[in-house]
Amino acid sequence: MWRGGSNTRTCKRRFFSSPTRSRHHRPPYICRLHSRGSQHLKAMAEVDHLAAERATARFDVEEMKVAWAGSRHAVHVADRMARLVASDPVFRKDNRTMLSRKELFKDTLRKAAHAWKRIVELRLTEEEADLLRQYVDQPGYVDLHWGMFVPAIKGQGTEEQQHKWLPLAYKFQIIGCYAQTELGHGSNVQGLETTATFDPKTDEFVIHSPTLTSSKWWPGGLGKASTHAVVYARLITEGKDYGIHGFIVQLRSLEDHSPLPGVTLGDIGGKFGSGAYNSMDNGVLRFDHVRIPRDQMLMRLSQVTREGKYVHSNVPKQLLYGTMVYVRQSIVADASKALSRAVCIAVRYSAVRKQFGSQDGGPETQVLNYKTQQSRLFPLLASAYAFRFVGDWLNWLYTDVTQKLEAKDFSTLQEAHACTAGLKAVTTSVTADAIEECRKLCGGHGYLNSSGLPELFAVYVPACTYEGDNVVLLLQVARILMKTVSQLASGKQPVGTMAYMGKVQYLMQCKSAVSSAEDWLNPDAIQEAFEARALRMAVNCAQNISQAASQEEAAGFYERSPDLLEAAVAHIQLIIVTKFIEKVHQEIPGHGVKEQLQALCNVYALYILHKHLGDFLATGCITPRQGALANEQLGKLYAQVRPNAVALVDAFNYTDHYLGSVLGRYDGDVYPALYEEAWKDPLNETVVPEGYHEYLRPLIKQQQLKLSRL
Ligand SMILES: CCCCCCCCCCCCCCCCC/C=C/C(=O)SCCNC(=O)CCNC(=O)[C@H](O)C(C)(C)COP(=O)(O)OP(=O)(O)OC[C@H]1O[C@@H](n2cnc3c(N)ncnc32)[C@H](O)[C@@H]1OP(=O)(O)O
Ligand SMILES: Cc1cc2nc3c(=O)[nH]c(=O)nc-3n(C[C@H](O)[C@H](O)[C@H](O)COP(=O)(O)OP(=O)(O)OC[C@H]3O[C@@H](n4cnc5c(N)ncnc54)[C@H](O)[C@@H]3O)c2cc1C
Repeated sequence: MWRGGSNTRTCKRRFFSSPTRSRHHRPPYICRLHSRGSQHLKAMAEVDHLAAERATARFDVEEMKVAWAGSRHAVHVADRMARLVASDPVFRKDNRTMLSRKELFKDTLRKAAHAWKRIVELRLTEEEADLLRQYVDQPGYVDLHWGMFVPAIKGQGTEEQQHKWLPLAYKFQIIGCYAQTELGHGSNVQGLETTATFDPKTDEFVIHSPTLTSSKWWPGGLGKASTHAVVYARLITEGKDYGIHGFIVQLRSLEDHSPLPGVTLGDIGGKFGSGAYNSMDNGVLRFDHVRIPRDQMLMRLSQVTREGKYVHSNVPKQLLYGTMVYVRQSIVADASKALSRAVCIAVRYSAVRKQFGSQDGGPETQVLNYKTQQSRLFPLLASAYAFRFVGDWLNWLYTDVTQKLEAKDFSTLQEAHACTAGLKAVTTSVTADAIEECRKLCGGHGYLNSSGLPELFAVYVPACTYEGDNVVLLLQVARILMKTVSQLASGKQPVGTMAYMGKVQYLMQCKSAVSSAEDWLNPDAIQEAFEARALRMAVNCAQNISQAASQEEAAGFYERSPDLLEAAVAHIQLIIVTKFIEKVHQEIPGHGVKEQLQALCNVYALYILHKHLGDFLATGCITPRQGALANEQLGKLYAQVRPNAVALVDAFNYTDHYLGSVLGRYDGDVYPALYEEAWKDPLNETVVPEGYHEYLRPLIKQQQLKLSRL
């Protein structure tokens, strides 16, 4: 084994003591490997440090890949696209955190153009193209073009408008973004200030930014790339303000990309972390009486006639928010991807990393064997699977609601809003915290950029804010919960994910029958405890709001909003647990696959129960003894997961390129990779750093002079 400490130390000492090394030298350790020839390197690379871990798996990993991806076809396509990206040097990303903002942005443009070239050359399907974009793994204008601009036109444009604009967008003859948020308002969409005033004389809308705070601020792709935007503005016609509507506005020339007259725009500046979301040109945009033809108002939901008359179709006005609902739904699926990446890195590295416990010169303990490591890591592993399955279900719900809307059935609109908003909020908050936890689980090395975790965190954390601040979204869920509770008295039966509230008589007084740790493996026991907790928290909030008799309901809601947030979280966690339980009830092929998913489902549910024990106890759903039994069972489940942990992350089927982490490498050969990576840092291009002669040498010499005078 290479890890003979003394060799490494010798090399290091020799290296650092030589002030005259040339630029772009290789470190001695690497030289030593090279001098032994590529054969040796190859042999090293083929060592699978995780082979022993993989051998202990008690299930068929290939079949688990199918369960994770959703189908054999999905595994196959994802595999092909991941390899296509990983093998293409243009998609290299290991140097990303070292690029300047300008270099990073240009690199993003290059990757997007190259991706499009490959999509066209290889005649990729929409499914393949989307996967390719995901594996390129660099936020850029294409995300907003495909993810929001196109869906906004599809959802809010008339057939003629779709016919005119979509072919241009599909062929990238125009590039679009979604310009809603302003400097002064993001969460409060109804508070936006940009105006679109109809001028019947010319049959045009005049788009204008009347105040500084009305400047569009944040839209991705707006800063430098987009030629067009769907702009949300207050529609004013016949002297009346009809509120927020969408308009297609050209921003830049299609000839030379310069801003059109009356349009001021640019990038809003650097963002959190190195690399990360800085590849995106989030932008600022102001309009000075910019005129657009009337038919560039998105007119599917409401129209302005030639005479300037406002006509609203007989549909709920919230359909205007449809693009946000669509993206929130896709963000839940993305959460399981980000979380599974972090967990994959932390599990593999925890199996490689050893600390303490060596006896009689034997091997030290793998940190994955520490119970504390398991109790921090395995719930995150279980959450990745939980989010994956609830994401699949949410995608089904979204498709179902969309079909109903097409048939003018709006009955499930509220359910779609509550589920997308609530699941987006809970899954992104958990994922952001979990990535940071995985960094800590990897000890010091997790803090290095080469671990991939700092950039993953920095790129992911704004998901808690964009597409709706998570607190604002959870309060939307809470409002719907309160509405549902208030309707129970009138005998109205709740439906969909709120249906359990119809069992109010039973759930308000039931007592859990759990009397042993194993009883917590019964899905009915889990389901009942989660339903009772969620319902009781919601009812308590409703009672507290109505008991504040002197207050208006809105004021009571405001007073109780911290409790309402917790009630909303409890409701959403119930949905996640329920969908996981439903998943493991299905037929799942493959040796041991169902058993593993069953274990992970129990880990997820009992971990939430343990973490929120206060809720379960305060609402009287379980006793302290039952809480302790749940924790006892959780410990047993961790022991069950332990031999399968590495195989469970292998089932995500991520390439080393996509993971982008020296700690998460498939072969577990972490130390040479860490060592080699360090030398690539631009700071190591010279042995004596720039600035030595200016700042270090004079300082040292000055001190030496002072000492010599003493
Ligand atoms: C090569 C190509 C390959 C293909 C690639 C494909 C790419 C796909 C990739 C996708 C990747 C996407 C990348 C994502 C990047 C992120 C970019 C970020 C973008 C943004 O952030 S856009 C801006 C987002 N902004 C927000 O989310 C704002 C949040 N605020 C709101 O949503 C609202 O203001 C509000 C909901 C908080 C409040 O609204 P309002 O004031 O109107 O109303 P009320 O609270 O009074 O509610 C009134 C009633 O309306 C109901 N309601 C509210 N919202 C909805 C909704 N969305 N749907 C249905 N119903 C809704 C309420 O429940 C109320 O009902 P009630 O019955 O009257 O009580
Ligand atoms: C990386 C990134 C990309 C983005 N991309 C786009 C884009 O492409 N297009 C676009 O239009 N927008 C985009 N946005 C904007 C984004 O949608 C908004 O920032 C987001 O909706 C939050 O709104 P805000 O900034 O106004 O937050 P604020 O509402 O100002 O939030 C500030 C604080 O106030 C709290 N708060 C606000 N309202 C309430 C309330 N009613 N009750 C209790 N607490 C409250 C929040 O919880 C938060 O803690 C992007 C943002 C980011 C960070």
